[in-house]
Amino acid sequence: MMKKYDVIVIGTGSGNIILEAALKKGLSCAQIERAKFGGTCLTRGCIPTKVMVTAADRLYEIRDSGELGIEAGAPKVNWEVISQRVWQKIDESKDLHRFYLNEKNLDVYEGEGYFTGDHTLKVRLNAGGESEEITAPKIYIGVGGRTNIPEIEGLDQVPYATSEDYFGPAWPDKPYKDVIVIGGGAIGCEFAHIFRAFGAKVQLVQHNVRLLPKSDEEMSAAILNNLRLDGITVYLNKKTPKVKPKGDGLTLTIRDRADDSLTDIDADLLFICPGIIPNSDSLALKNTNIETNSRGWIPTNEFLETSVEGVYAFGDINGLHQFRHKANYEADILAHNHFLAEDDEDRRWARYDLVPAVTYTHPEVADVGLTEAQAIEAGHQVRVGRWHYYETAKGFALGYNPDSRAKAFAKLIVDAQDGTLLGAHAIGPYASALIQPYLNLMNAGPTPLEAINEVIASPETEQLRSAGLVRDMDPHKLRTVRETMVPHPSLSEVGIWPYYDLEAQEDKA
Ligand SMILES: Cc1cc2nc3c(=O)[nH]c(=O)nc-3n(C[C@H](O)[C@H](O)[C@H](O)COP(=O)(O)OP(=O)(O)OC[C@H]3O[C@@H](n4cnc5c(N)ncnc54)[C@H](O)[C@@H]3O)c2cc1C
Ligand SMILES: NC(=O)c1ccc[n+]([C@@H]2O[C@H](COP(=O)([O-])OP(=O)(O)OC[C@H]3O[C@@H](n4cnc5c(N)ncnc54)[C@H](O)[C@@H]3O)[C@@H](O)[C@H]2O)c1
Repeated sequence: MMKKYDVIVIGTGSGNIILEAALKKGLSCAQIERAKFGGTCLTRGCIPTKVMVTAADRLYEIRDSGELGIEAGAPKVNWEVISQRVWQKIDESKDLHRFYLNEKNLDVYEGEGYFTGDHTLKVRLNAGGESEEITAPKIYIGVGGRTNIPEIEGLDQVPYATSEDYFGPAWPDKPYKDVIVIGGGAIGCEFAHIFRAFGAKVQLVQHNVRLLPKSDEEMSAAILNNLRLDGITVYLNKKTPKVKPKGDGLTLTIRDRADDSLTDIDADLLFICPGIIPNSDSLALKNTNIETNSRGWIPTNEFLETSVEGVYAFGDINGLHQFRHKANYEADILAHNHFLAEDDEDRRWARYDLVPAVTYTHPEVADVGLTEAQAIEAGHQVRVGRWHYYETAKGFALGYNPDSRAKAFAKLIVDAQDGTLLGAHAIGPYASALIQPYLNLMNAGPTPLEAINEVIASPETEQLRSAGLVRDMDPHKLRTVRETMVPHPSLSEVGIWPYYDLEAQEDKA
């Protein structure tokens, strides 16, 4: 027996946006989730980390408030309150789960979905056994990724944690005291900040020659300076070949990638965040014609199509810019095109040249558009403008002055010939809010449809590609604001999200 639906959504992260649009249209839907409802962002990613980063930032603001004339004394960490606030957010997952169980037209499958054919799936149920076979003309894959545990000799003999088990079974009953963070990307830098602010000795080991290698080089140099100022020891350009137990803790051997020299460093625990791998291995894609690339990500085109017609992939699993706002943007495009758009002219397509990235360290690092090096590599003659926080009255008010050791500035990259904005970058308090106006501006204007992954194209997409479509992203229209990504979870959301209220008012009218 085969159960038929209009829509199947695998994964309850950004997939919920698609599901809700389909349900609103009265379609029959199946939802598949093997773990906590809400996906990575709510249950083990953006949200719990930002609850902690904000507390860590506040601690530093209090520590530094003497410079502003406020004597606050030494701040103390109340781990019980922090834990309660972190888990209050994670546990919203339970409300989400209940909400979906009560939805009409929706069957919730709790377990691991896998394909038995191009449009057929079964679910290995968490409660035991397997579901019947299910099918739908439209299947949406939003299964995300997980920590890529590196091969380090002896790792299985020492205490280590990942973000998944930290916000799970390994949640500590008090802050860490002594930790080595492996990986200097967004997760590594944010957790290093959190652990350090809450009192730990923190050593951060990064494989690359810089922290946040996808950021503008000046931002990487500035965050390195700022993390070191806060007392974090950072090792760059290092391999991590082996680790061994030492008492209750461990000794990690790091190898310099330039001169092969070896150094041993000790800690209580390793915190591992060297990037993520795709969850596509759970989907039995060998039973389908859905292609993956050499690393297991599922490539998609500008309409989020996969190599099988009627099967779409979005969010982390397509391997492009792994951020919640990018996943939401893609899910929004699918929801719009499949359940709201009235004709081809009204279709949206994905572009990836304006994906903002914000790392919520102390202070934030924010990037959008080309870095200076990328702009030069792309053949632009560039002009670069910089402005330091200390050069503004508010920057001074926040405590910055020309002698400040902490770096805080904004940087704009423009084409020297025609003044086109190419990139905007900032490091400093609320840096995410500083880049948002540039994001909106760069997102405005006529946007031609550009083919992404040319080989992936249903007949419908081929027809759309040949139509020479252009979207007019008028800088004066709310639609342009609506279709611009906003870094998640940044303060800019407060300014941009009133469009949800406007939409709700339109719905009611
Ligand atoms: C520590 C951390 C901090 C982060 N901070 C930020 C941040 O500040 N800002 C930001 O923009 N991004 C951040 N991210 C990244 C962000 O969380 C992801 O980009 C985003 O959640 C991806 O959403 P998604 O819908 O693609 O996948 P997910 O939210 O990962 O959802 C996928 C879901 O699919 C489920 N699943 C997987 N396989 C199967 C299967 N076979 N059957 C059924 N279910 C399955 C999983 O259980 C999961 O719930 C952070 C990530 C981490 C780890
Ligand atoms: N604020 C945010 O938006 C935010 C926060 C956290 C995570 N995320 C997303 O989650 C995903 C995962 O984050 P991430 O920081 O783990 O990945 P990442 O790929 O951004 O960074 C991982 C870093 O680890 C280094 N590395 C790899 N192997 C190593 C090893 N063996 N030893 C030492 N260093 C090693 C790499 O050089 C790389 O710079 C990213 O795609 C990121 O965009 C976003």
